Amino acid sequence: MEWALSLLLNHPEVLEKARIEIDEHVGHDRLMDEADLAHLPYLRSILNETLRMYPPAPLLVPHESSEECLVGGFRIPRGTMLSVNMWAIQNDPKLWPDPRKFRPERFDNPEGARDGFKLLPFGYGRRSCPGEGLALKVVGLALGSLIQCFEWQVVGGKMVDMTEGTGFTIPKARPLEVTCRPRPSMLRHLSEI
Ligand code: HEM
Repeated sequence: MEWALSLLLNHPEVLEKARIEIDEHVGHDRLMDEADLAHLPYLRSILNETLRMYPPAPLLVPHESSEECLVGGFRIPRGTMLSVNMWAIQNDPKLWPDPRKFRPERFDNPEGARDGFKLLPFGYGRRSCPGEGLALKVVGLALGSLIQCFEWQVVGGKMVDMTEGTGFTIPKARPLEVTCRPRPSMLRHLSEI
């Protein structure tokens, strides 16, 4: 959420496009709900692009080979601890043009399952994340509602500092500081919550 909001603040044209999509589909007469997510493809592309650039588990979780096997031509003995560098795959310039540029439009026409198996922030296979569906709904609904209901501004009008901190889950080096103001058109609904 923090990375997504930071990226949107540094790319006001993307934030505006997401707001227009929500306004056109949901309008101002109600708050968005879970059922709207299926009709908000641009919001989903923003989530995909954020999870591509800043995967919360950049090395997935360690796996162990239960049998000897070959991976990409390398012999892996039984019992080897394996880590998948998903950050490197999702930011590989051979797979993604200008990988450090925030461009949700790259997901306009996904290449089938998992975008050609280049986008795997939840891992893949039998030990992939069982919370994927829940996470995408919760984050989509939370981010979409924040866009629908509030106007966002960076404190001091500066660009958000996107430096990555250290740690297993790519935290931000400096926490995001923003001011938000309710959109006048949504005030009535917000006061009823
Ligand atoms: C944006 C949110 C989330 C991300 C990016 C994420 C990502 C991941 C990743 C990368 C793995 C390891 C997959 C692998 O190594 O192949 C994993 C495992 C797991 N996740 Fe998530 N996750 C998220 C949210 C959740 C939620 C909401 C739940 C539970 C409600 C959850 C429960 C689990 C569990 C139980 C595992 C271990 C599965 C196993 O080892 O069989 N995750 N997650």
